[in-house]
Amino acid sequence: MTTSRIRIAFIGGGNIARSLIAGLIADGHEPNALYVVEPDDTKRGQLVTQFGIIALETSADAVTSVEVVALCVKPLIAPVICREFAPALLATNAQPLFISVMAGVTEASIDRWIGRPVALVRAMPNTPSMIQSGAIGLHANSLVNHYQRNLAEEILRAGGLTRWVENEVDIDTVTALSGSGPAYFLLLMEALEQVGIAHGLAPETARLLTIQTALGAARMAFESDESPQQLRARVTSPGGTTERAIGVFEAGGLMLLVSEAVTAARVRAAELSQILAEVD
Ligand SMILES: NC(=O)C1=CN([C@@H]2O[C@H](COP(=O)(O)OP(=O)(O)OC[C@H]3O[C@@H](n4cnc5c(N)ncnc54)[C@H](O)[C@@H]3O)[C@@H](O)[C@H]2O)C=CC1
Ligand SMILES: O=C(O)[C@@H]1CCC=N1
Repeated sequence: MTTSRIRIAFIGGGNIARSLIAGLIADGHEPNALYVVEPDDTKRGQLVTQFGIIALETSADAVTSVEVVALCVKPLIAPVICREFAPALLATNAQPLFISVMAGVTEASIDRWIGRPVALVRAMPNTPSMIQSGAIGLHANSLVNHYQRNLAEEILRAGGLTRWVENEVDIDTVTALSGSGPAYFLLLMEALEQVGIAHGLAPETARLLTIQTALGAARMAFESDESPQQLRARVTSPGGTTERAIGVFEAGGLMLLVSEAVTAARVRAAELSQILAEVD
């Protein structure tokens, strides 16, 4: 079977599922091989009408009839849906690959809620996945075979760039770095925009110059063989304006502040995993 005909069921048809579905269809996946279980009538109707995918009544229908099940509900719903489809899964020989995008939900928790170990890939996407520009960390448990690993990567690539991590705990670091990361860059953009306005630029001008600068810096870093540090050195003329500004950032402890912020996010990711692991 070609990959574009692989049957994939999305449990939860919200933001992340919609972005993956849009990306898969743009990549040539057959809409009639994509399924969604979504209790919200409006969201479900939009997915069916816009993409031509198929709505299923229950998650039990999904897990017993497809090759890949993508768990795309909010973390607190995870125990509910795992328990919902577990009897149907356990009653058949179905061995679908599970892909979970749920933040803070560990592989062990999913196995426990289902009642047996399953082949599972944990994925940590970020919001730019909605425009196929996401950064997505992946971890596979030991039951995922080579074919399923490639399949998971191909599916998640519909949302953007994918990178595998060695250990499940690394997903907490991915969460803190790229999962939350868009907010860090957007915060810096907010600050630049505000200071531009404070110094007299028209709001629209301050915003557009900020956004284009962020986009240009990111594209330059992505397309160049040079490191961000080397590229930064090339903007920084000796005795010039950038050098003065960077000096202020360094004196204010920016590097340490970033390190503390990302470490705090990582600690919170681990805390959330622990809290969810205690849910029966
Ligand atoms: N939005 C983000 O930046 C990121 C989100 N994630 C993870 O992705 C997951 C989904 O997030 P979003 O798509 O933003 O949430 P969302 O709220 O847009 O989508 C969740 C969907 O699940 C549906 N749902 C609720 N109960 C259900 C049930 N029993 N069966 C089937 N569907 C049900 C809801 O109606 C909703 O449409 C979350 O677990 C989140 O942790 C991960 C990384 C980043
Ligand atoms: O802020 C959060 O907890 C989630 C995880 C990564 C992005 N949003």
